[in-house]
Amino acid sequence: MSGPADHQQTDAAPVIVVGAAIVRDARLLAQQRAFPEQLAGRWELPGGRVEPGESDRDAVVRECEEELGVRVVVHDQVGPEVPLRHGRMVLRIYAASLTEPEAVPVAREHRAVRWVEATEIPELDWLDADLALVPHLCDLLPA
Ligand SMILES: Nc1nc2c([nH]c(=O)n2[C@H]2C[C@H](O)[C@@H](COP(=O)(O)OP(=O)(O)OP(=O)(O)O)O2)c(=O)[nH]1
Repeated sequence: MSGPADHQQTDAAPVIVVGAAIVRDARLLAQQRAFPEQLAGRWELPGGRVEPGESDRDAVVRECEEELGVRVVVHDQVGPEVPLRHGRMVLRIYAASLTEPEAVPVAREHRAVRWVEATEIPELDWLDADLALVPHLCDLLPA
């Protein structure tokens, strides 16, 4: 059986949010949210919701173009998938690199972007869900 209900969100099909762990020169790109008000000032990885019919990797590429104005190559998933909003959404992070290594990511929708070293990653005020991923993000970079 198929029908319009197939496209609606159900408990069995959480919305997928993807994030990009972009690494260059032993640094990770983090970005600081500008909105909504309760999240403004906190740090996250570039990304967003996977659209219907879109692969995780295609969503990572699209979001990096929209948010940062750069093209990325997407690599392996980093760390575990993290539940958001009581399991109605899940966050998956993928390692990524810039297609053009000298490209300059620009904060189009965020307050700031910043390249951080391994020792700085735990010091940022990450979104709650990202805290579980911090050790895995550190592992991407040389100590
Ligand atoms: N992009 C991103 N979103 C994250 C991270 N950690 C985390 O909890 N989230 C949450 C915040 C939001 O509830 C949701 C994605 O929001 P978003 O605003 O980035 O995604 P989007 O552009 O597709 O959203 P929208 O405009 O359709 O509302 O995932 C992260 O590291 N990166």
